[in-house]
Amino acid sequence: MAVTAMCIAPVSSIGVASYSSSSSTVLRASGRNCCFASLRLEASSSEKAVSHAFSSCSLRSSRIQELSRFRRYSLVSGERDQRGFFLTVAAVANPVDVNKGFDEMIAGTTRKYYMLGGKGGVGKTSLAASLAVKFANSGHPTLVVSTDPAHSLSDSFAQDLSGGTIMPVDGVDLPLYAMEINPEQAREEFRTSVSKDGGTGVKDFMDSLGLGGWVDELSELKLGELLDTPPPGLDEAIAISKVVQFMQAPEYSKFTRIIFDTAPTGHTLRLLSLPDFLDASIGKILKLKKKIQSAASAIKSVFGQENGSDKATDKLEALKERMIMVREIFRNKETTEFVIVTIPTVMAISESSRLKSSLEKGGVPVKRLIVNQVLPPSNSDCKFCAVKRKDQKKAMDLVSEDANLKTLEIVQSPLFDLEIRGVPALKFMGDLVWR
Ligand SMILES: Nc1ncnc2c1ncn2[C@@H]1O[C@H](COP(=O)(O)OP(=O)(O)OP(=O)(O)O)[C@@H](O)[C@H]1O
Repeated sequence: MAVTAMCIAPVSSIGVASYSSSSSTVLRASGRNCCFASLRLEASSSEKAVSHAFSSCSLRSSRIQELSRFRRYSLVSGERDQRGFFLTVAAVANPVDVNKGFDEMIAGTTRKYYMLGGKGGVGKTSLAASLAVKFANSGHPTLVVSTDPAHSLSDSFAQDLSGGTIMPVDGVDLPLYAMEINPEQAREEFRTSVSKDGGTGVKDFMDSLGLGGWVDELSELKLGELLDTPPPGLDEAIAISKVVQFMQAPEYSKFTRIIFDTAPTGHTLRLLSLPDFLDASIGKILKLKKKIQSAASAIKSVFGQENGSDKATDKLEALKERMIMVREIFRNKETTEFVIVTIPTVMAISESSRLKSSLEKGGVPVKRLIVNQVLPPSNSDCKFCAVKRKDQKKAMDLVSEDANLKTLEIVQSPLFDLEIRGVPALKFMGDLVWR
């Protein structure tokens, strides 16, 4: 078959990184090679043609040896115009080089939870969205949820997901759903429902019974303060507990993979300590309420008064139970994995080390560290790139020396030359990272 091929410039419209022939590059990800290019084919887009075109266009002769390692080609996108086919192709190394980590992630149909967390701006959302696309492509009905108050899931999927409900991801024939929970709104809903049903009325109720002495004790319980000026992390805890509540409903039983795109590290750490804190606070409230109720029933038996509403207590009890469930989910090694996302800088890696240590103390299972935005190797580094690369290497060395991090599986994700937005780009990223 006569195939003429040439590498052409990046195609921003499809949002996938690509290289022109002069800068064609082999990307190394965690010792595994991969590369990708855009090509124009005059003939068919059969795998053979793509393979031939790819090999003839993208690598210099000194790289021919390496080229033989690129056996698996996948078409990231393709479209036809007057001049033929225009393709973006990804190639990865021999299957022997491929990390088997993802096989373990997709194994089984019992529900699994993945929480992606790390410092602000390191790529948590992009990686969470790409993992969701990858799971869905592997046949898992998948839900990706953002509980970060500063959402970017909508931007990542290039679709409005801000409704606070589960929405199918547009334009893909995949079992893939996404949801952005507005944590502040979730807290407000909870707060309103509790006070409407008599939550703040616990105090009024006591006053009405002439039990003002209890008020001082109540003021130490911190619940009012908790809802008025919530500690950072409470919003997210309520948001996650809301998702857990959803997930118990039969119509959501289909989801076998649920991914949480969480807020930056500080929030996550506080979130982990919240179930214990709330358990203690709510436990105290409930204990006090019981005492009041027994006092109230004594009064009632004398004066025949009606007792106050217990709905607020029930809501608190339900929140407490959900919090305990969230804590159990976080700590369950069989069903949950917290994936730390970082970038190759000393600051980010130091923070990841602290995060790993805190997660470990909290009993949260962690297996993988994704180092995102690693500069791909190049034959012709500019001065800036050479310095940057050296700097990144220093940070990577830190990972292998760090007692908290070196036991983790380290996965590198390359820095792309275009923004990763929309499903085709996320698929491309996911195929490179989650292997
Ligand atoms: N490997 C990458 N190559 C190039 N750009 C990237 C890569 N990973 C992420 N980005 C870009 O970096 C920006 C931040 O990414 P993202 O929103 O995924 O980070 P985040 O950790 O979720 O941020 P936040 O903490 O603000 O929620 C986005 O513009 C995203 O497209």
